[in-house]
This record gives sequence, structure tokens and C-alpha cells, in this order.
Amino acid sequence: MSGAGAVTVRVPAKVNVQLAVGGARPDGFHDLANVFLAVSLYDEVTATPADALTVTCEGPDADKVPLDRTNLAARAAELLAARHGIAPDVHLHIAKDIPVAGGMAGGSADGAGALLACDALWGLDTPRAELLEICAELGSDVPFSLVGGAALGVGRGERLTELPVGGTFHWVFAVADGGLSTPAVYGEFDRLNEGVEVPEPVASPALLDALRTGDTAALAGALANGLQAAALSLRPSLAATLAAGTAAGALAALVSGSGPTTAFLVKDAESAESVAAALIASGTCRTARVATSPAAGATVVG
Ligand SMILES: C[C@](O)(CO)[C@H](O)COP(=O)(O)OP(=O)(O)OC[C@H]1O[C@@H](n2ccc(N)nc2=O)[C@H](O)[C@@H]1O
Ligand SMILES: Nc1ncnc2c1ncn2[C@@H]1O[C@H](COP(=O)(O)OP(=O)(O)OP(=O)(O)O)[C@@H](O)[C@H]1O
Repeated sequence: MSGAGAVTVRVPAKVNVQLAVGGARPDGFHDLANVFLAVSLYDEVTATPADALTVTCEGPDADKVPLDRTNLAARAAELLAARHGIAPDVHLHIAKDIPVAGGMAGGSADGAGALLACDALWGLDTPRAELLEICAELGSDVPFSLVGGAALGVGRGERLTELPVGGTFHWVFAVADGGLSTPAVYGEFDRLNEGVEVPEPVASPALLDALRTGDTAALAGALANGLQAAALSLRPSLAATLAAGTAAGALAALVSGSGPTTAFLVKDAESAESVAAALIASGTCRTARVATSPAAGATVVG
């Protein structure tokens, strides 16, 4: 809970509406054309003055979140403090609603949220460009968590160009039991593509147009995730979840990022409720959540 001398920041989850993956680079990362869309599932990070850097977490998946210095929120506080030559003494509380290790950038959201919360708490007023540099140091998805809305990420996904979105899109997310490790999914991508000449990743003009015009049917036809085959290879049961959502009336279904959360684009809010109910009834997922996009990036709320 936030009180006097506390700053709370709300940060959205993401779905990758296009994830074009290139071959492995010498540094182990993959070049991407990564079209991010922020969705209305949020974590909240509250920064409070303290004598040392500590982290707590609440929420359905809280027991799966590390509370030591490997937590991306703690790392964000450390990097920001180091840049300004101050001690990272702060208590960070994470109210977690984004599935953990679900391919929805939950840890990245907490990194971006902690960065903004500490910057405000410590009165640093760090320029936006510097905050984005720290985000990129924390992880490939973290800059987008700060920015929100929609953006094309190139390089390893950290170099962003914001994209216009002309309407509201409705989604259902099927949350799986257990997570998938992002490096393991990229590793499986490499294994599946051994000996294949992987083309250079490029953003799809049809997809960018669908976002710009807010055309749900066109977006449904253009969704593409280059990591989907790798996620399905590691977790074959996701095929049944994808089929259950499609049978329930979703316009399109795909794995969210590195998975195992699956994403269903639907016509409207009413369809979202019925697809979510059908997914839960199908027994092919742990739970289902409805959300809309685009959503604002990391925002101070208290
Ligand atoms: C799958 C996505 O969520 C799609 O947005 C991201 O590409 C992953 O972003 P992230 O979780 O922030 O990933 P990072 O923390 O930067 O990297 C974790 C690991 O994922 C792999 N990785 C990540 C990004 C990228 N462009 N190529 C990669 O191969 C690398 O093995 C890396 O060691
Ligand atoms: N604040 C955090 N919240 C959740 N996990 C964290 C956090 N900080 C570090 N981690 C570690 O990161 C791992 C991946 O968690 P995260 O929820 O970010 O995955 P993800 O949503 O699949 O990420 P992405 O979509 O960016 O690939 C977790 O298993 C956990 O060990």
C-alpha cells in the first residue's frame, strides 16, 4: 500500500502481435522485428524509503517471484542508484497480476515500474532517454514496458519506434500451469532451424496497417509469432488450448511471445467473456483473463 513518501507505478503486460525472429547472433541474442502491443493486465510497483534494498511481492504467482537482487525491480533500483552515485536504499513492493514466466513481460514490467518509481521517490528527474538506456540494460522487453501503447522493436527488441493504433482491440489470455524459460524457447527455435537459412526479420506492412486503422479482422489475419513452433515443441499441450479458443469463436489464436500464455483476439467485450468462459470450461488452461489494448506504459498512479 502506498502512503506518505511512497510512489506507486502501474505497468502493463504485452502481447507480441508480430514476432519475426532472425538467426542467432554471435552474442547469443536474435535480431527481431518485434511488434509489441500493451494490454490492460497490470503489475503495480510501490517504492518506499528504507534502510536497505528489499523486495516483497503479493499476488496469485507471488511464490514464483525471486525476492533477491535477481528480481528485475531490484536490479532497476541498483542501476538507477549507481548512475546517480547514491545508495539503492528502497523497499519495493510488487502487486503482481501479470502471469509469471508467461511470455507477457511481467518481470520486465516490474523493472520498468521500479525504475520510474525510484526516479520519482529519489527526485532524480532522469531524462527519458537515460531511463530507456537503463531499461535496455535490464532486458530486451523492458524499454517497451516503460513506453507502452504499440511499438516496433528491432535489434534484440530494445530499439523502439512507437506505432499509431486506430482503435481498441479485445483479447482473452489463457494462463497455463507453469512457465516457459525464454532462453529455452529461443534455444528450441535454433534447434528447429538448424541448417536452415533464417531470413532477416521484417515488420509486416499489413499488420502495421491493421494496427493503424484499428481493424480487428485485418489484425486477426496478420498475427504471427516466430517462436510459436518452438513453444509448442516444448509444451505440446498448448495446441489444445489454441484449438479450444478458436472453437469458442476467437478470430485468431497465437502463443504470447515465448509462451506458455496463449492469446486470443476476439470481436468485442461480449465475445471476450464467452471465449474466456469456454477456455476455462475446456480444462486446457489454469485460468483465462480478458483485456483490451492498447494500454498506457508505466505510469505513476500514487
Ligand atoms: C520473447 C520476448 O518476450 C518477445 O518480446 C523477448 O524477445 C524476450 O525478452 P526478455 O525476456 O526481455 O529477454 P532478455 O532478458 O533480454 O534475454 C533473455 C534471453 O532470451 C534470449 N533472447 C532474448 C531476446 C532476443 N532478441 N534474442 C534472444 O535470443 C537470449 O537467450 C537471452 O539470454
Ligand atoms: N519481478 C519479477 N517478476 C517475475 N519474474 C521475475 C522478476 N524478476 C525476475 N524474475 C525472473 O524472471 C523469470 C521470467 O519471468 P517473467 O515473468 O518476466 O517472464 P516472461 O513474462 O516470460 O518474460 P518475457 O515475456 O519478457 O520473456 C522468472 O521465472 C523469474 O525467475
